[in-house]
Amino acid sequence: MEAITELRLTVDKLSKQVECTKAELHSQQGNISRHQGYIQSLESQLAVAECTRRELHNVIQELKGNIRVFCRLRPQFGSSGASQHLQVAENKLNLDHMNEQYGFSFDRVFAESSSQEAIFEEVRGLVQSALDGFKVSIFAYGQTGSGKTYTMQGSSTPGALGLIPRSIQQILQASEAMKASGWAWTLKVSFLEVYNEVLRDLLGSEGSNLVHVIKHDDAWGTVVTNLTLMEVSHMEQISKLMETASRARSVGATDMNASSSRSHSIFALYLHGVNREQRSELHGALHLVDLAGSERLDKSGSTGERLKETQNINRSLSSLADVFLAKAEGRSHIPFRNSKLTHLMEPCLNGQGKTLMLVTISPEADHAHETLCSLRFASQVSQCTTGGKPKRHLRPVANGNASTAKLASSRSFTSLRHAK
Ligand SMILES: Nc1ncnc2c1ncn2[C@@H]1O[C@H](COP(=O)(O)OP(=O)(O)OP(=O)(O)O)[C@@H](O)[C@H]1O
Repeated sequence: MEAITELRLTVDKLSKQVECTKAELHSQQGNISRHQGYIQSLESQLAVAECTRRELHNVIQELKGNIRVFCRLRPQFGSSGASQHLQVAENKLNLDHMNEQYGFSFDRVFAESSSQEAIFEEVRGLVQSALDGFKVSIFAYGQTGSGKTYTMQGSSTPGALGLIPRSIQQILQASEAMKASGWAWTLKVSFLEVYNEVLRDLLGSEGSNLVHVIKHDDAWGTVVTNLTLMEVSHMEQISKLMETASRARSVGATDMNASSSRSHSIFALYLHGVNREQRSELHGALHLVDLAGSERLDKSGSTGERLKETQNINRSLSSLADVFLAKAEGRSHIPFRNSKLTHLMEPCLNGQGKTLMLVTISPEADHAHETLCSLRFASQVSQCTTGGKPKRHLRPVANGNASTAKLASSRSFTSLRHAK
């Protein structure tokens, strides 16, 4: 009997302990969910703060009139290891080359692991400002094979879309959303290349030998005569258009990269918005420029036609560098007319537009010298100002009628079905 009573007491004691532990567990679970809620709220505060930081940084840059510079390091082919001679920390990059150490800092430095989405997140605001009536340009500069085309165009693999399709997607969505406040948009696209100092329409009919002349225009910035313009309203049109352009793009082989792009390609999106209720009209433009590879003559192994191409590429890239140098030194004459590339991009670089230079670099140690040249160029660009405050092209609409500022003189395609 005594033993049973003792056992009962033990059971009671253990039951109480179980109850206590249950209560403790319940209270700890409550604490965990409170902490999880707290973490979530901290994470969303962090996201808002990051957004504000980005916006404020952009405002500061705009007030200073600076050209923004980002640097992106390509991953190593067939290796997951980090490169030994390049170290990325925050927005700084250190390069070891021939026993010397070189340090650079830019507005953003993207390490090998950075995704296409992360890059786009940083340029989203800039792209949006084309819808606010600004002339925006984004240049990709770097050695052959360093990732310019990947960054700009990317591929259709999930997550690998580049800046061009992501920008269009954002603009199409935002312009659709603006309909609710009375804005009606017309979006037109052109795609051209500068090859051996000659302009070529990448969306034009095959074999066309129309001559293209660069003209500057108050509403649009740059207008090129006889250029095909495609009106776009949905994403499927963009992929067709990119296919047409990539077929037409001049691609040659050099010793450095078997499918090296030997021309500068300029994808332009012209945005025309009219709001009859507000009696106003906007003209914005977005230029996404994939520059030809910046390799040196001696390393590219070029002869004959290839040598001529490389010389022309080097000439136009050095004209671009001269423009930035003249700006950095605050000279009154800026040599925009020394190459087709700088002539075309003048309205974006003359102080009224917003510019971003995206410098891509290769991680391989045997490209360290080219990497150093690219980083020096990027550093020079980051020190120069565009020389003015970006100008928004917003106009009142007289009697509710939009202006008829013309983009191209004769060939204006309104549907992709016309493209060949
Ligand atoms: N960030 C990246 N992640 C994964 N692959 C990349 C990345 N950057 C570049 N690549 C790959 O590296 C190769 C070379 O890149 P890409 O063609 O973009 O170089 P490029 O600088 O445009 O060269 P070129 O001057 O010859 O046009 C491609 O196969 C591309 O898919």
